[in-house]
Amino acid sequence: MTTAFSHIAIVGMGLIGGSFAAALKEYGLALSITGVDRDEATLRYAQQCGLIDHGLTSITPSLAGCSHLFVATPVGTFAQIFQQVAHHIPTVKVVDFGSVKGELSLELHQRFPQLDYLPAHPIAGSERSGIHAADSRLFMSRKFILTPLPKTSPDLTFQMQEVLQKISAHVCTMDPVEHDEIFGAVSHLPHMIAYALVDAISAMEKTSGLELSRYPGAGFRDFTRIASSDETMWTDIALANRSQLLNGLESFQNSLGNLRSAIENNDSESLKTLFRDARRYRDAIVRHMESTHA
Ligand SMILES: NC(=O)c1ccc[n+]([C@@H]2O[C@H](COP(=O)([O-])OP(=O)(O)OC[C@H]3O[C@@H](n4cnc5c(N)ncnc54)[C@H](O)[C@@H]3O)[C@@H](O)[C@H]2O)c1
Ligand SMILES: O=C(O)C(=O)C[C@]1(C(=O)O)C=C[C@@H](O)C=C1
Repeated sequence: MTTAFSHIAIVGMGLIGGSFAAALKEYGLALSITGVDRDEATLRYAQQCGLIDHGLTSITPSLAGCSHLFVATPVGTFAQIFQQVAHHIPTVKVVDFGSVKGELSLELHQRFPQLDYLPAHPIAGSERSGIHAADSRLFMSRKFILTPLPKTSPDLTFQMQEVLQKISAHVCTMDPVEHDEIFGAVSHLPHMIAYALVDAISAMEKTSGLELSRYPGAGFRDFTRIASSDETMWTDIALANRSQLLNGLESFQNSLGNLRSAIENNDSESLKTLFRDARRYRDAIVRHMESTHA
């Protein structure tokens, strides 16, 4: 079995699709890459930079020579894309890079049983989007989750593991439902809170008449960086991982309620305990991330 790809296609040549193409090119892991994107300027730029060899604005039978197709569009587009793949190129192996797995990937697996399909999720990215943000080193030392399904061929999982290791990603395998519980808490919830915080400050600026937006320092910038992320991507994630996010929001509301009561009651002991415990938990997480270069 060979571990490098011959002819592959990537649907969605933005931050993630473009970075994957760039990594495959840099490490010499694909003979030819066809980029599929609805945006012609994106395809032109990707071809000029040498990230892809061919560009297409839709999935057509001309992709029949591809062994693998990687899906890196917002998760709300997956059902339609899988339908086109199943119709035009049913023998291609499909890997998606969406931020939600769980119910979404199980539904795709059931709806399109003819496809050899592996759900995957790079825990790497940024608030930037589009092909101009693509970076061949994006996945280096980052976790890359694989959630194989009952009919995913062991060969496909094995081949992805090998390729991801070659681009220096740290591969972890887990159950797709567990994936959504975990990333609903540690990735999707923080994004919702960052958006909500900025929305609250914007509303406070309007009602107070104070120019709040002129005065933030590094604390605001650090906390809210992820609120500059793409709205289509995050709308799709919020709805595709709805039940886990609703659990997370409830838990966050409880913590906020505890904080609020402590402030209302001038309860310095409770405040100090909450801040100290949160600081210790956060510091331990960051120490672990730094020790694994994640
Ligand atoms: N941005 C991150 O930090 C991050 C990290 C891990 C996974 N992901 C996941 O990766 C996927 C892509 O995210 P991104 O940040 O690269 O987005 P992006 O906005 O940078 O790129 C998406 C690309 O897909 C194209 N596109 C959109 N709909 C299409 C369609 N129906 N057909 C063809 N092309 C289409 C767009 O033109 C764009 O070029 C999403 O599913 C996201 O959840 C993102
Ligand atoms: O670094 C960022 O800006 C990110 O939001 C990346 C991040 C995350 O860590 O939450 C966001 C969504 C992805 O699915 C994976 C990674």
